[in-house]
Amino acid sequence: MTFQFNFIVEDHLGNELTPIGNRALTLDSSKESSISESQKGKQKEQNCSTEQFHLPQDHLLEHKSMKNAAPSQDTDSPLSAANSLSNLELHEKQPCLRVAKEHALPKDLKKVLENKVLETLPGLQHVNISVVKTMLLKDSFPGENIVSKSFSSHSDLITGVYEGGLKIWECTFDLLSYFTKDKVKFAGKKVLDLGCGSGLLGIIAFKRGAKEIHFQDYNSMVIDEVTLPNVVANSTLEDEENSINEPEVKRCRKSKVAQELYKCRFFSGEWSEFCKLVLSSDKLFVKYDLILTSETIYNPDYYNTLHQIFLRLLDRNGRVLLASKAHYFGVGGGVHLFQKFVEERDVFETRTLKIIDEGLKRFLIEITFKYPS
Ligand SMILES: C[S@@+](CC[C@H](N)C(=O)[O-])C[C@H]1O[C@@H](n2cnc3c(N)ncnc32)[C@H](O)[C@@H]1O
Repeated sequence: MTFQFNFIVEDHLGNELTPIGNRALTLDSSKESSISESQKGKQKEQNCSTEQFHLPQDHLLEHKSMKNAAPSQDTDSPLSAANSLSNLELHEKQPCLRVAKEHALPKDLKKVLENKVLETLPGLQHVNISVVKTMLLKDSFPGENIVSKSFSSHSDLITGVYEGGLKIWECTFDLLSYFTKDKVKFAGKKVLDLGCGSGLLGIIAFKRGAKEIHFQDYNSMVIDEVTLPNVVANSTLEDEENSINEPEVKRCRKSKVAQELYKCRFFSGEWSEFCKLVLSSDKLFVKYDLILTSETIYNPDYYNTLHQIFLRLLDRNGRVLLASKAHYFGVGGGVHLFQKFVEERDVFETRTLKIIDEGLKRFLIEITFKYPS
């Protein structure tokens, strides 16, 4: 089977991106890398290297002020040195910086599900993504043209443009089934579904009584057209609603649903920008008890930022549940490389929870602080 991952970093993405160059590569699963020499040369020229990527001075200052805005539990811990040093390293090798933003819940929740076709999984509903894509192609969604770009490049990943959120990836199902079998506790927890795409992991946390759930995806369009509708679809108690005729009871129930939904917050944007946003938007940012993340370690260029997210946003007694394929052919990332990366930094420890050895080998990994408080 041939996997093709085209990496195309576009240099004209409007004001949402810091320009960084352009790269394209096509790879085959039978080879680690099939980039031709000429492509390599071109890539070298066009890649977003540390030298090419000039950070404005105030960018670094922003990180400093962010630290002031959110005094965290680690200020006097052995990690603080790593933390402050990493401020300066946050964007090293970062392919691009899509500005982060928070997406407000629309007032009219019904509108979120307009033109959507719902499908059912055990205990869950989600929008049919093909229908979403077709609608978006027809309507030429303003801003992010990711559906047509993904079609024309025959790829589910376009580095720095589209990171794959318009699809439910296999490892999401592995984590979902782990949640059922191993009874992960969500009640009262603050949860982040990092790189959420469909948001099914966070939705389970929501349904199981998490105190607060944040959903993050690279692409704004994924949040608006897939994640948000999925959360709304899973929050209305359709059967009960239809069986109630009294308008007053219906109104009460609706406002209860809306109240529940305010436990959910939605963010789009590149990880370091997201990190900056959440830390600065909540003066007393409370760290996450649980970070759920599926199929987000395919690109080694993102490892530093991902590690930073865990370091800055995870509670010292919290844990990350990460699901991943063993190896992402062509892109180069995978479980062992990521575990090695994490272990070398000596802040977290990783534990393999489960290995799924059917088809492409997959792993469920738990990441916790080496020295919890
Ligand atoms: C392959 S998709 C997986 C989607 C979903 N978790 C699933 O399993 O179905 C990877 C996700 O990680 C997020 N992502 C990857 N790299 C990112 C980056 N550098 N900054 C922000 N988000 C990123 C994207 O939002 C994307 O939805």
